[in-house]
Amino acid sequence: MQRKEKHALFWGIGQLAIMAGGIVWFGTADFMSLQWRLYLSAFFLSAGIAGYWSGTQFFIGKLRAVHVRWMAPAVLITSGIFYLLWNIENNWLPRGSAAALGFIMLWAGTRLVGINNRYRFLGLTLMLRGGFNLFAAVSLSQDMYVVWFIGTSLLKVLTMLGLVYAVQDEIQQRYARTIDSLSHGFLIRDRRGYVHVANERCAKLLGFDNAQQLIGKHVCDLLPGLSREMADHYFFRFEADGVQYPIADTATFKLRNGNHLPVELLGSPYIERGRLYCLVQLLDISERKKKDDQLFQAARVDPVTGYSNRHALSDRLALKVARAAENGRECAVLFIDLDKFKRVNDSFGHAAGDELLRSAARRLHALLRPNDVLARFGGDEFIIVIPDLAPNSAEQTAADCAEAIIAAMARGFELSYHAISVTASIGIACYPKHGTDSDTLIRNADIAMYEAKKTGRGEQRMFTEDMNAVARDGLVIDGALRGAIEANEFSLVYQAITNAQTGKLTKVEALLRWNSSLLGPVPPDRFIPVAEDSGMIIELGTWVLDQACRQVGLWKQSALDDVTISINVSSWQLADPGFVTLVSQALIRNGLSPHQLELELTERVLIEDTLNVQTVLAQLRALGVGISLDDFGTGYSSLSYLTQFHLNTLKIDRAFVMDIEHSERSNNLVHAIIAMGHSLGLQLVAEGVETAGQATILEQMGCHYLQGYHIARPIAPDELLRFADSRAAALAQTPAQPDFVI
Ligand SMILES: Nc1nc2c(ncn2[C@@H]2O[C@H](COP(=O)(O)O[C@H]3[C@@H](O)[C@H](n4cnc5c(=O)[nH]c(N)nc54)O[C@@H]3COP(=O)(O)O)[C@@H](O)[C@H]2O)c(=O)[nH]1
Repeated sequence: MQRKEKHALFWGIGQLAIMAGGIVWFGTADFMSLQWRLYLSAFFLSAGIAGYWSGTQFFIGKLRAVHVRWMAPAVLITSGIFYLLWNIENNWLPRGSAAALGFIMLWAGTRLVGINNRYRFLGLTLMLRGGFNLFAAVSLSQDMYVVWFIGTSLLKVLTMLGLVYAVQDEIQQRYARTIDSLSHGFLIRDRRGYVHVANERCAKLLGFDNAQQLIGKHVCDLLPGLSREMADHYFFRFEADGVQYPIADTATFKLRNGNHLPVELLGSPYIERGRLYCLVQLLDISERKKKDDQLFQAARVDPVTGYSNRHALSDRLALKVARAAENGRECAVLFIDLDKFKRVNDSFGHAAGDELLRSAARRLHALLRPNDVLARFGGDEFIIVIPDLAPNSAEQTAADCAEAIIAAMARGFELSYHAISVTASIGIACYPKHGTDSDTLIRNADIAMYEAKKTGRGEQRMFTEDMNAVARDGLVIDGALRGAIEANEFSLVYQAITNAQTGKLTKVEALLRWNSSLLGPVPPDRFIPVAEDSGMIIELGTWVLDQACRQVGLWKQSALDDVTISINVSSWQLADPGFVTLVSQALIRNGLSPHQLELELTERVLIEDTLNVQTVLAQLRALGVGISLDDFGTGYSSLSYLTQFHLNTLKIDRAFVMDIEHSERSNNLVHAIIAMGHSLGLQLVAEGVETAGQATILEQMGCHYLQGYHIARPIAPDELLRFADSRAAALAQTPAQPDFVI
């Protein structure tokens, strides 16, 4: 038997003994009628049994078996005593039983007092009653029965109070133990916000030493950031109709120590004595929030560079724009594209590409102020946001920053196994001048970046409204270009290139024409850049190559039998890994010997990806195909290209040819180009020859070939054939001159 069970048992026996004593007394009392004595004795008996029952029930709810075991003998004993009292008319029994009871009560009382606070009062009343019983057994005479009765009844009331207190305390302790064992915080507050119950976990969560410190406090005193309105509003929801419980909220509380605690609150109504309270469970969600934050962050960080990604950028830019709007400030968006990054990936692999992106990002970041934002927007695109700029300063600040970026990129990159040089093209849009929301600013900076790319690599451009029109135009063209090949909207025209000395038609340049069913005739200057941007130029270029070679094949056995066809090739085509195979297949399919094909490249193609271009050009030259450098003099005009790449023809741009008769400078320049071409063993073609005077000067300067409206405009194949026939006939009548041989 456990200690508690023993106490319960003594309590029960004590109760029975007291009752028995009471019965004996009344059984022997002369001042009452027998009927009254029996009546009171029966009352005391039943009260004793009830006391025994409730006492044992309270102390040891589970002692059912024990008190049932003792119940029967107790009832039997009391009944026996009652029977004896009925018959025996002396008082040794009541005195003896009172004495025995007194000892038992004293003993039980001292035990109870020693257990804990809860039993102290009960124990004291028992000790008092034990003492009073002993006193009554020894010195109380029969005529003092009334004193005894009143005394013992009063003491009994005190015992009952002690019992009630112990019961309450036990219930409260049990309740407290239960809520303290909860793994989350728990509190009950009233309508006004005062805390009535709280558990230890709740105290710990809110930065208090123990739950007791919370009781009686207002929730706003527990949480410094919480206002009375917020606390009231929280409670009002429990008074509303049709609410689903528990009401779940998440909040971040500011604690007394200044820390912040993210919690989930589960609120339920709780009614006690007709009063509505609110029972709140607080779940610490710091860990969950940390994980959520980590996931959120991961979804907003670019895995390659570790800087913000596109999603994060939109939010951050929107925030910066909103702040700028609030404070009357400006901000700038720089759209940065690494020129020809794709080639790095294609030539050196994706690991090298990623390494380049990381290095470029670090270099960009090093140029920024603490509040500036750097994000990787897409493949090789970065965006920098410069916020909080003074009115009318955004454009200049952004332009300075762009210049610094271009210079930083120009330093070249030392990757693990390769040294790579890239340039950056930058488009700038500023708030509020070029857009008042993040999407517009990014789009306009992007448009400006495309314009920068068109100007040349490693350039910056500030957005202007007319760029928008161009971009819109580009979109329309882009849409119309799709399906245009299948719809047979393209055709080729051919422009004669003649030997400057003999006048013989030796070469023709194939030039693409597009008669769009939607837009009508669109000049190549407009649709070729769009096709390059969309990547469609590869398909289109393949079509041109095939079509032009087929045409030369058809000219066999005609005046154009051994003509060389010149085809314009875009940088995207050269980057295509299957390009060399495509060329050789086109030659074979159409029965052309390789020397009949010349590919025209611009200087820009050469500068963009030196290593890859060099390899492809070497393969083409090995095949026997000619390589011609178009528009020479307009771009970088680097002599190194002329030796580094496997070129065999230089085309002098019409910008110089145009002024050759009137401008000494142009004249000198063309002269120098021709002299240099000679020394390098290159064939020279003058473009845009429009007058006989120009033709004569060029011929005298030693230019090998002439192309331009003076000779022929770009014309359809049949027309060109007729032109070739008539020219051959005319030449047959003039004395024969040797064709140019290099
Ligand atoms: N990648 C490809 N580019 C192509 C292709 N076809 C054309 N193009 C390029 O488009 C640009 C414009 O070409 P186009 O409008 O056809 O103009 C050519 C000639 O018509 C023009 N030309 C020739 N002679 C004269 C002249 O005496 N005066 C004058 N004002 N213009 C003249 O020059 C253009 C040819 O230039 P080029 O290519 O530099 O030899 C142009 O850049 C084309 O390259 C294609 O299939 N693919």
